[in-house]
Amino acid sequence: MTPLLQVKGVEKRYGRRIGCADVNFDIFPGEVMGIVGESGSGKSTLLNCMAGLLKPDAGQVIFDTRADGPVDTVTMSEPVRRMLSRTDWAFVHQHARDGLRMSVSAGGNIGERLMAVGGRHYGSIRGKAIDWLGRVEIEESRVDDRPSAFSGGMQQRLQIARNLVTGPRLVFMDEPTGGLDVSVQARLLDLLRGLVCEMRLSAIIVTHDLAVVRLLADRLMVMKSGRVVEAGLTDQVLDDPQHAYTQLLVSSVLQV
Ligand SMILES: Nc1ncnc2c1ncn2[C@@H]1O[C@H](COP(=O)(O)OP(=O)(O)OP(=O)(O)O)[C@@H](O)[C@H]1O
Repeated sequence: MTPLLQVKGVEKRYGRRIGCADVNFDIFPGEVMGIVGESGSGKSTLLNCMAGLLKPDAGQVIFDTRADGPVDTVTMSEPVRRMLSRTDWAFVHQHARDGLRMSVSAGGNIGERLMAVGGRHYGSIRGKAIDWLGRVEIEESRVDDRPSAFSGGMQQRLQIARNLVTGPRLVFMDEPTGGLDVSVQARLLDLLRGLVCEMRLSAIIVTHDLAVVRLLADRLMVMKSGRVVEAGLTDQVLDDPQHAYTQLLVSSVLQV
């Protein structure tokens, strides 16, 4: 089977400081990869390099496109990459505000994504938007409300609906449950797990929360100082960490 995404020797520097370096891995269709590590370990830099939001200084990020098969997204033209980011990729930001249009209604936020990929019929766009509100557990009666009238958890669920309505093949998530209350996190995680399974989504989830990867990720990469220090099946890495840094991460959670 062809990997959906192949990351080869990706490196990003900020001046002399390493953002991430020497990162190599593949993701197959339907697979969820978690990336964990302490603050500053390079998780967001790597995620942004994969999602085309940052240009790596070295390496390739090869995506298996529907039309032309595997193509390096680092060297592809900007319009082609932008189109991929609308049709095949989704990006769920930690702060829902970064992924939503706050001045547009909830239904409009979802509908906008559909229009960006060619949706034109108002009735069917509104119908799909309402359907997706239901899927992320937001009442239909809120369809014309702006996101600013929503709680943090609702905003995050709306962001997820906006991202998934177009049926992307790969979802990038940056701390999707960060900054939310514990009970809100649990509900969101449950919802995400259901959607990932049901839609057979491939996803890359950056988090510092091991409970998130335990629940969602098939495989796990542990980063430290911009480099991957350990990788493997999530349960294996968490239950039997080999690298001293992973052992520290796991034990620090257990002590809480
Ligand atoms: N725009 C930037 N300019 C300079 N250095 C940066 C920039 N962004 C990140 N870095 C540096 O790159 C390294 C990796 O940062 P990055 O934000 O990718 O880590 P992270 O693991 O995502 O951290 P966090 O969990 O706090 O978001 C750090 O040393 C950071 O200081």
